[in-house]
Amino acid sequence: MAEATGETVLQLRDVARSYVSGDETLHVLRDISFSLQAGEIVALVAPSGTGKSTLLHIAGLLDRPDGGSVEITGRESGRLADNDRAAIRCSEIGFVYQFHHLLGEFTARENVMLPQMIAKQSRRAARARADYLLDLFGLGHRLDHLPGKLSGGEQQRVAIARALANEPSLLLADEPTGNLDVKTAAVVFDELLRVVRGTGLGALIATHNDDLASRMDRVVTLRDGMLVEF
Ligand SMILES: Nc1ncnc2c1ncn2[C@@H]1O[C@H](COP(=O)(O)OP(=O)(O)OP(=O)(O)O)[C@@H](O)[C@H]1O
Repeated sequence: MAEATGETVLQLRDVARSYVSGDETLHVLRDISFSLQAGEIVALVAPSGTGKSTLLHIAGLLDRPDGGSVEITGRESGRLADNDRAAIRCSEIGFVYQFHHLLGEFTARENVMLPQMIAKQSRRAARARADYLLDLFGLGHRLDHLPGKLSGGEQQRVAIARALANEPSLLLADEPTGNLDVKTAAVVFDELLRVVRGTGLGALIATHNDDLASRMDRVVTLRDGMLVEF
């Protein structure tokens, strides 16, 4: 995991992405350059449909840009094969979505253990880290609960803990509290910021909520396919 030493955890250079449907080409991202350091938490605030999810998917190596480059902790990803990109995703990147996407037949603890098992951690180490992370989010008494038995806020806390399971250098979050009521969203968001600040990783968090955005270190927005400081 990157320490809070100013190491660049995400570097986008001249990233472009368009979608073709029928005769039309939609140039969503035209020329995105962006640098995120370890220990830095950046809000991505932009109107619906301007390309936030597209950008996060490219930064998270879930999608490839049409042009430009994506570096994760100094490693250029463009020429890597899919399995190498998947390995970087597994070890260096945590992703949180608006919806928790937890596996319903596994307990909270098992959901947080899963990425670690995929990363070939021992069962014992994975279990210890899952318990540690869930405890950080005040869920020490919910370890054996299935997601369906948890509240919306608790489910999202488990999803955040899962994203941090493999000690990533980079956290990407797409409206991580967007599905929660305003009060719960504020509480879960505070916990997210507290835990992320404690780890020293770099985070890029898309939100529609200006109040939540103002608690981060920097705010950037998308305008005409470009990323600009707010
Ligand atoms: N697979 C696709 N094929 C065609 N068009 C797409 C595709 N994915 C996204 N788009 C279009 O690209 C634009 C940007 O979409 P994206 O989901 O990145 O926006 P967003 O800023 O995350 O929106 P929201 O805040 O509503 O989630 C939208 O106009 C969308 O319709």
